[in-house]
Amino acid sequence: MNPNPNLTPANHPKVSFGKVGVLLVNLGTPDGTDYWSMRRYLAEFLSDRRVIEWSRLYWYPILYGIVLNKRPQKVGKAYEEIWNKDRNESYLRTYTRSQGELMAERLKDLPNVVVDWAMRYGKPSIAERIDALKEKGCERIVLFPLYPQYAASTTATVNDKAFEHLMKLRWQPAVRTVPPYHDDPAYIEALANSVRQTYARLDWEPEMLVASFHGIPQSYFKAGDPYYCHCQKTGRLLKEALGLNDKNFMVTFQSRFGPEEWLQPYTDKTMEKLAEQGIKRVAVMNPGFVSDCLETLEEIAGEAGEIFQHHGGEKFVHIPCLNDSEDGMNVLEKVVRRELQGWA
Ligand SMILES: C=CC1=C(C)c2cc3[nH]c(cc4nc(cc5[nH]c(cc1n2)c(C)c5CCC(=O)O)C(CCC(=O)O)=C4C)c(C)c3C=C
Ligand SMILES: [Fe+2]
Ligand SMILES: [Fe+2]
Repeated sequence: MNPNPNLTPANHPKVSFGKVGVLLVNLGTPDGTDYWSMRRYLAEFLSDRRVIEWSRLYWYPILYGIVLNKRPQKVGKAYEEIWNKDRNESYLRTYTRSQGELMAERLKDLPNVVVDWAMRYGKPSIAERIDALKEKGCERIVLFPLYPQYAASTTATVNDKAFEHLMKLRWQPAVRTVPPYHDDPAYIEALANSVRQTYARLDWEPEMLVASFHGIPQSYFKAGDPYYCHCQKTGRLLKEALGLNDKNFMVTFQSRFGPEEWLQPYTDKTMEKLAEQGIKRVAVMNPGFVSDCLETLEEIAGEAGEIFQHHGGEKFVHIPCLNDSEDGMNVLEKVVRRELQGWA
């Protein structure tokens, strides 16, 4: 029986269908470097329970009473140093957009695939882009959190946010979430190539290569987060691919926040230590970041280099992230094509 006799094939509302969406999602970024843009962004980021796991009763007074009064100014200044002035946005957004556009080009042989990109915090939001994909007829979506190593505070929160939006939809698309690819040979080879390419441009030879990953509190690791192990595996495979050993390669962790102990060794302390041990020439890379951003351009290319030189180091080079390079896109494309199997 037709539940609505007025609904005939001729006047059925237009429905788009038959497409598969690929949604690339990175962390996010403020809209500007001014106090209010920074505050809005940090408030959203630091209210996320996957990022700060402390009781809200304890955390919110600190967040709203201290952190959101002081940090927006301080971090806004840091963002200003690395802002993409041509597009008036951060490089994280510039590279993520470019990765989306290049991915669409690369998947042209799959005419039913639509590629889009979003940010976990700030704009464009995951909800907005899921709606846009649905509008274009995507009944299936490959949701790709752009993190090679899994962490609850990055990968899981992207997935949570997407499913939170799906909870509101009458007609949900089918969703596949992309697993971590920390040990994918294409990823390791692309990282190794990026090291070789940077070294080829230098007129000096680094004595030590430091692979610096974003840290997480040790308590998250003890609670079962595999992030530390994923970082260590990426590090080991990269060390082997480059023919290095424990005397000229190491894994460190950066960007600690708050009073807790984070994963160690810390990158900034390591810079001091290496210089004090008499190491004069160091290269640092950030294998866990798919795109250069505040944490790589300011904290590593800027600050870590200064710390090293301040303590007696002589030569320092930051190896760029894979960004939207040919090699970087090869990695993302390989992962996406694998996850599209049976769908596209
Ligand atoms: C407890 C706080 C934080 C955890 C845990 C955390 C994990 C984590 N973050 C990234 C990647 C990025 N973080 C970035 C910025 C950033 N991270 C935190 C805090 C935690 N991150 C803060 C407060 C900030 C903002 C800047 C600041 O106030 O210091 C960025 C850069 C974004 C940009 O626009 O450039 C990235 C990328 C990972 C991979 C990770 C856990 C594995
Ligand atoms: Fe972070
Ligand atoms: Fe930082």
